[in-house]
Amino acid sequence: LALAPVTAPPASVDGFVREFLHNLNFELGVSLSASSVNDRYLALAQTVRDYLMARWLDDQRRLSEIKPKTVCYLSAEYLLGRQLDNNLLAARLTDVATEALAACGVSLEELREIEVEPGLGNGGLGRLAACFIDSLATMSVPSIGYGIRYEYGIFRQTFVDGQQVEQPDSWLRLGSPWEFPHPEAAQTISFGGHTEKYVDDDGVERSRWIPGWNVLAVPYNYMVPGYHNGRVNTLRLWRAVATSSFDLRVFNSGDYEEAVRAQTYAENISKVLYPEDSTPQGKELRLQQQYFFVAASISDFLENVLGDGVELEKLPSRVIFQLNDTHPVIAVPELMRVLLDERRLDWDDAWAITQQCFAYTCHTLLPEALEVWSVDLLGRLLPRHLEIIYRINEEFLEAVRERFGDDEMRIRNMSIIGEHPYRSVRMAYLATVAGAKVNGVAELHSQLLRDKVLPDFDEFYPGKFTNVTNGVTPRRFIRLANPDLASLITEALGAGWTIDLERLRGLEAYAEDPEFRAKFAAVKASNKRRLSDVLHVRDGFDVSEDHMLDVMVKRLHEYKRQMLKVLHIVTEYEGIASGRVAASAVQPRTFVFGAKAAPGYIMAKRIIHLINAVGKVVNEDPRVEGRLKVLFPPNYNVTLAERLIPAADLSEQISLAGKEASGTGNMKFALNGALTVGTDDGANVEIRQLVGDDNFFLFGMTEPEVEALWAKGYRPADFYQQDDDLRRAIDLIASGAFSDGDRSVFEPIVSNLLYDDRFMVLADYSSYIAAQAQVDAAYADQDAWTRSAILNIARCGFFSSDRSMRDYIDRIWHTPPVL
Ligand SMILES: CCc1ccc([C@H](C)CC(=O)N[C@@H]2O[C@H](CO)[C@@H](O)[C@H](O)[C@H]2O)cc1
Repeated sequence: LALAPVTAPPASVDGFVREFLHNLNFELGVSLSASSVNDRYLALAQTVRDYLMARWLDDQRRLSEIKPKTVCYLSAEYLLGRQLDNNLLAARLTDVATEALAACGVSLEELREIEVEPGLGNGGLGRLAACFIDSLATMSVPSIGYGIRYEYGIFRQTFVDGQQVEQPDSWLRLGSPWEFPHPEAAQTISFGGHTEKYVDDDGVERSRWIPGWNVLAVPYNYMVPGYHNGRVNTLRLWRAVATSSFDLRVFNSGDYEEAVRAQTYAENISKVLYPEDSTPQGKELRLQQQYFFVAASISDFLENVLGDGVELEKLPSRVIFQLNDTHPVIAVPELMRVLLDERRLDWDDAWAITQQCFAYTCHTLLPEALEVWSVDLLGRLLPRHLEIIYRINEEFLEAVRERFGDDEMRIRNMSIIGEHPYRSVRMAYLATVAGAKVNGVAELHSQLLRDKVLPDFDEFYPGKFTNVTNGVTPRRFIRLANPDLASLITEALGAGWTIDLERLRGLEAYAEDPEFRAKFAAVKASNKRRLSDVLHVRDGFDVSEDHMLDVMVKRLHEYKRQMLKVLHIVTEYEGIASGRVAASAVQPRTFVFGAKAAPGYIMAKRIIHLINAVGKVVNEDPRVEGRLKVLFPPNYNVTLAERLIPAADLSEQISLAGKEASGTGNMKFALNGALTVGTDDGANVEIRQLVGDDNFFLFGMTEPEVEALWAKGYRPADFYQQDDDLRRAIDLIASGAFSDGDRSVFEPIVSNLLYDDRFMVLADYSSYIAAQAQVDAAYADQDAWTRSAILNIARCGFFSSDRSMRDYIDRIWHTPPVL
């Protein structure tokens, strides 16, 4: 029976109506009149899926025939954001869907708002992975994103008396229409047990793993549609399911809990995302999660993509496993285990293959963020892998000795096995030894990796270290988040910029055109009104159109220095409250914060409390006459970012130089016409180089100056003594002015600033305040500000994640698009 190829339903309004009603009636089993909003949303999602399905199946068929080299992106996090709009855009269905639904008396807007975003990530690293897979699909690069289908994503943040309270993120509660479970492709993942030596039938002495327990990894496929190229790549997220769901014998013995204990224990593996984004807790469950998804992914690729009959020596020509930070690095000894123990290769062949199949991206500069696993825990959970890591390290140190002689200090510094404070495996070192390439995520970051974080390795492996500056997808963060700006750009430049962002350069000429400037200013103003409508419904906040919108949205971390922003606000407020500054002389500003703190990060949670406390006093103080406003909408996520960023005038990128690996919010703001006040840190450096000093408010120490001050001995209290504004601001916080006179509430923050201040907030204060005065002056000339905003957009095409993918392909992957 020659089966007709799968074809998409007719992309007409009638065709869409028919498909939608079919799904509502036959898939969801409700009539339109009886349907709930969620029913209609699920039916809509299924309908959009149907239009993308044909190309997805066709791609899978074509790729399985062509067998191209494939990028396997291994990431413990994917911060995907809402899917509906992006899939409608990719399938060119937005207008048809709007009309078809209207014909059914349904508003697309209403359904859009009910979608719960999959919060399967913490922040920058997770969102970057989502931007990257979007670009790979849009550029027709064969690739699979592998990760974990957490049942609970990043916690939902609420504020109680200004303090963060975490709520579980039950994102699957109302159904998850964009996923396709494939229990038939489940992989069995083993843990625990022991290893034993044996002699195989060729008389070769080998080691084998006798696991203690195992769990099933069930894959859920998600569509990753390319933009207007008819392509759909796959994101494969693994869910943990107990091999034996239920021990009837134990149950019949009446020990009901025991009967299901194995099940719950096993299924805990993919239960929840770890909400830390800098300090690993070293929890066993975290390591179980990491091994679980990488082992499932490697077996899945070898079995279902590579297939049988391929010489393993050819593996490097068929796949590159990109390690998204250290979280998936256990994949290295896992591939070795498969090649040695299952495919019976000898060590040298297995290692030669493995070294060509991996590449490692580092996303941090904070020493405490580099993961280490104790050999006790690793040996207990993954005894065979520890054996293999020891052997890798042995051979590596042998090579180091050959090169540098018996330099014990260097040997100890470079060993994958660290001795202090306890014997542990340094995952970043393992990734560097095994990876064909190691890259940082911005020029400055990659340089610091080579000079400061891994200098011995840079010396030992010439040419291994490279850089790929981060990027963001223009589909979600311009086309979808800022449709008015998108149509203004298309009107001026044509539509090609959405997949060729460097074309934005063409806007430079328009920056000189008063008419275009007026149109741009109108877009910014309407985005502010739209944001105000959203925040009014969401949190009861209103945004005043005549206020400069000064936005700082990112995870709460001391190195990102939300405290510097707080000191600026308190300085402005103190000036008015003390009567030294007339409120009327102050440039009206609304300060918007968005930030989640890792639940165990006490100082970060205190800073959130302080921001809300300062906001309450400033917003309610009549002397301020509404010139200053502080808004802190809770639960900052991708969806809120899409509303906030297009409305922003000023982007706060104020981390201490040498601490932010790159930043990606900085790119999104610049591409939406916000000006940046920032330090020379991460990708800020490259943004400033491209937009020009006149269009960037630079302040603060450079990384070498930070190092020099640290080396000289940093005494924050000196800055407090010498700077009146700073002293008055800190004294006001210390006085209890923002805590009903109770000095104890924020005392820990004040004393930390005065006697510790690891991220030199006080040292950069005066330079920051000076920069903010420049911002006020610049904003007074709206036309010049608008010109500068347009130049920021025009000169930031480089920060497309498509360009990042081209760099990865040229420098690391060598996986050309398959058109
Ligand atoms: C184990 C705990 C943990 C979890 C996540 C992380 C991530 C690496 C933290 C992160 O998201 N880093 C951010 O990555 C972005 C994408 O490259 C960069 O733009 C940010 O500068 C960097 O902080 C470190 C440690």
